[in-house]
Amino acid sequence: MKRPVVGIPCDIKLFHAFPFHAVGEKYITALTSGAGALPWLIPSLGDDALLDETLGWLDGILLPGSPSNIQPHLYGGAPSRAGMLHDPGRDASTLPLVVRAVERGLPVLGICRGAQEVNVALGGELYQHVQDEPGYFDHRESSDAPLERQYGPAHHVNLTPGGWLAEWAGSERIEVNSLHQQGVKRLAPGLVVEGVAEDGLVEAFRMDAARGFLLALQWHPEWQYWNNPVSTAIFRAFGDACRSHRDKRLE
Ligand SMILES: N[C@@H](CCC(=O)NCCCC(=O)O)C(=O)O
Repeated sequence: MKRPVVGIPCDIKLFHAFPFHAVGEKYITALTSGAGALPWLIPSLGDDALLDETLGWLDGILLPGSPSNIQPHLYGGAPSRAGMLHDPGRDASTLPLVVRAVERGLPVLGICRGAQEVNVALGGELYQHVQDEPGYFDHRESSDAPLERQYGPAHHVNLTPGGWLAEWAGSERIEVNSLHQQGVKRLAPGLVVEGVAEDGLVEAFRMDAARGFLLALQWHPEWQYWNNPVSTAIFRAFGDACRSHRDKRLE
C-alpha cells in the first residue's frame, strides 16, 4: 500500500547569502515514522498556480513551526517591532495553501507558526507578544538552554472535555513544551478550542466543519514524538486521515 503524500511548506532561509527553501528534520521524521506518510517539501514561491497543481496529488498538509512570524498586516495587526523576523515568501504560500486545503477537504496539521497560519488564513488574529499581554505568562523558551530543556515540558494545557485531544490523552490535562511569543488573540470563525493554557491562551484548536481532519497545536508534538503517547496519537490520527484521503483520491 502506497504511503499518503503530505506536503510541508518550506521556510526561506539565507545560507551564505543565498535563499534556501528548508524544513526542519524533526517534522520530516514525525511525518515519515509517526504518521507513516511520504513528506513532500513545498517551495514557498507564493505561486497560486503551482499550489493548485501540487494540491491535486497531496493527501495532507503539515504546517511546521518556525522562528519567523506572520507579517501582522495579514491579520490587521500593528506594524512589527524592530528586529522581528519575517518570511514573506512563506506567508504568501501558506495562507492560500490553508484555504485551498480546507476547500478540498485535505487533512491539515498546524504546529506552532503553522497553527498561527491556520488561524490567520481563516480570518483570526494574533497577539504579537503574548508575554506583554496582561494576565498571560511568558510562553517563550530559554534560548540559551540545551535543546532537551527548550523542548521539555513547560506548562499544562487543559483539554476540552469530549475533544479529540482529551479522547486520545484519556485525560483533560496534559503537559506540553512551549517555544513561542505569538498566539491566538481571536480564533477564526469555525474553529473550535481543543485546549487552553492555565493563563487562558488557546493552545489547540480543530475545525469540525472541515471535510478533512484539521488540528492546530501551539506546542511541538513532533519533538521526540515517540516518547509521548499524546504526540504519538496525534501523528497516528493525522496519518490515518491522510490515508483515508489517499484511498478516496485513488478510487
Ligand atoms: N515565531 C512564532 C512561531 C514560533 C515557532 O513556530 N517556533 C518554532 C521554533 C523552531 C522549530 O522548532 O521549528 C512565535 O514566536 O510565536
